[in-house]
Amino acid sequence: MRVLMVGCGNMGFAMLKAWIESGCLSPDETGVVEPSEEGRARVAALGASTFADPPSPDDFGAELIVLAVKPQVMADIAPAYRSATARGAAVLSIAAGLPIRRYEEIYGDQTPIIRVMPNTPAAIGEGMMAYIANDAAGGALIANVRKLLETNGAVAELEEESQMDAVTAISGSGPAYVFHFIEALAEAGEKLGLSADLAALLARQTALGAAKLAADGETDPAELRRQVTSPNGTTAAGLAMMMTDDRLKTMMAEVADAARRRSIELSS
Ligand SMILES: NC(=O)c1ccc[n+]([C@@H]2O[C@H](COP(=O)([O-])OP(=O)(O)OC[C@H]3O[C@@H](n4cnc5c(N)ncnc54)[C@H](OP(=O)(O)O)[C@@H]3O)[C@@H](O)[C@H]2O)c1
Ligand code: PRO
Repeated sequence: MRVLMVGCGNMGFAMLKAWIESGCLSPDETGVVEPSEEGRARVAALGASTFADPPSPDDFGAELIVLAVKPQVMADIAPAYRSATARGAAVLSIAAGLPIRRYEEIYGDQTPIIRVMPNTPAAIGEGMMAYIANDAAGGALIANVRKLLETNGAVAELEEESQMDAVTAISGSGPAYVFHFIEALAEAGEKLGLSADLAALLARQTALGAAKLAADGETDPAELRRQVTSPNGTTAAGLAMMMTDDRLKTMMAEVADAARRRSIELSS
């Protein structure tokens, strides 16, 4: 499948890197449209073709256009790829907020369109990729796109597009919440007198180990938490600060709701 990625910043590059490095996508079949010279250079290092401006369908012959620009500029950028979709290319969008009908307004509802919400651990094959397709997207296309997404991590098909705002709030934005938790744990360590380096190491490794223990889903995170918590011990003292009056749960519900509301705003 000849793939043309439009915009290759933080998220697009994270996905593309795994597609090419896994061998799932040949660099010969891959093109990237990216205005930034630095952005083009790192794509060229993967062996893919790069363009500062949209190539004509005759020049590249894309079968899949991956739209990976910011939602706020999508309406200005996406129409340049109408000639490619008119010649049969499908569209995969990673943009937050924008619903499939927006792309159908640009390309027509006979164009196969898949919307995916990725996250940045996609770069190392540990992402969460949740997608939904329009009626024009056939089984063969979806299977090929799933093969690419599987190189990025776990893949889930949504039941309906209305789930996408909540998915964006949880797994799309989620890595940032976890990174901030790591920052906060390290800063707390410094406040207790540890050096910055040691506190950062303790916080990073603890997050990694805990995530790996929770990753297979076999043991409930609540049970894993109980296994750390000796009666009347240190963890119980710490957790009381998080759990009394559902302090952390209340905050996380507010965090997720703010992100979901922003996703909805971006759609209009
Ligand atoms: N970052 C995430 O964790 C994440 C997660 C899920 C979904 N998303 C979605 O992914 C999309 C990209 O986000 P991002 O964080 O990767 O943003 P980003 O790092 O800013 O990447 C967007 C890229 O598009 C380039 N661009 C601008 N105008 C262009 C044009 N006319 N043609 C081609 N490329 C153009 C930008 O170049 P310049 O910088 O030179 O303008 C930039 O390199 C967004 O829609 C976002 O909602 C992001
Ligand atoms: N990054 C994008 C944003 O912050 C979408 C989910 C993660 O809007």
